[in-house]
Amino acid sequence: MKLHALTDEQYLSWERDGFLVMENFLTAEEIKKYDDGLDSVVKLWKERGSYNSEHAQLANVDQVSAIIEYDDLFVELMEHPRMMKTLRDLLGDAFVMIDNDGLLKYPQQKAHTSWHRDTGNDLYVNGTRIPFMVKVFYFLADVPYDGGCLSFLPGSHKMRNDQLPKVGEPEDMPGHVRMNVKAGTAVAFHGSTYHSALNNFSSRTRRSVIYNYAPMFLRTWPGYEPSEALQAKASTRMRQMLLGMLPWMSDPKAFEE
Ligand SMILES: O=C(O)CCC(=O)C(=O)O
Ligand SMILES: [Fe+2]
Repeated sequence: MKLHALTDEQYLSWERDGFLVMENFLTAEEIKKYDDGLDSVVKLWKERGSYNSEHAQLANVDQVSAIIEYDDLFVELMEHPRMMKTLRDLLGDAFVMIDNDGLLKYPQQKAHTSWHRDTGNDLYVNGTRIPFMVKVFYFLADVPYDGGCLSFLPGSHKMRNDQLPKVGEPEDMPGHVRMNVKAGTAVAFHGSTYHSALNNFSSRTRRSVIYNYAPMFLRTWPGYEPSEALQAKASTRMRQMLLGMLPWMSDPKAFEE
């Protein structure tokens, strides 16, 4: 298989674990730009009444659903060139963005999810299993070990629903791996990977921006459909593809601009 961004080792660890941690993915300049942008967007979101899609209600966090509608900075991050090549390795030549959020998890807040997989659906194309979706987290500040980490059960994307352990507190999951990562780290995970947010016992706010990508025949989640204004401004094939505006099953040209 020809890889466009990942090393063989990264691809094998993705296959084995169902998630991939990419340290130093963003430069210091990018971290600052997007982190400042996140603060401005959250302020604007509050001024507009903290509206969220009814399909996007997480407890114990500030969740700006459809963050790309608030600031073009987050449209730009949606199509980060190296991440697009990475997703090409994970999803193939054509994919769409199906949801996107800014997420602030404040100190001393309970976990905002329990253990779950985002989808129980398996998808096969030409006999090969491909992810139903790949979710990407960008962490814009360091996340301490007890700072409400996104956590995974490695290899769980290959487990049946009835094999997935149930626990009381999210920290009790045997064998879980925490994303206590440095600012600038990007994490991608398979839609079937068992994951949870943990409790934030620390004094730090977890600051993340999330994009969910899926094969092009999936539709954008309700509440995340790109506005007409955003579509009208989408002049590149990459952006049109991500916003679900292109009919093609495969468009390698989108990666050439
Ligand atoms: O924010 C987290 O740590 C987990 C949220 C989650 O379950 C998700 O984005 O699918
Ligand atoms: Fe989830």
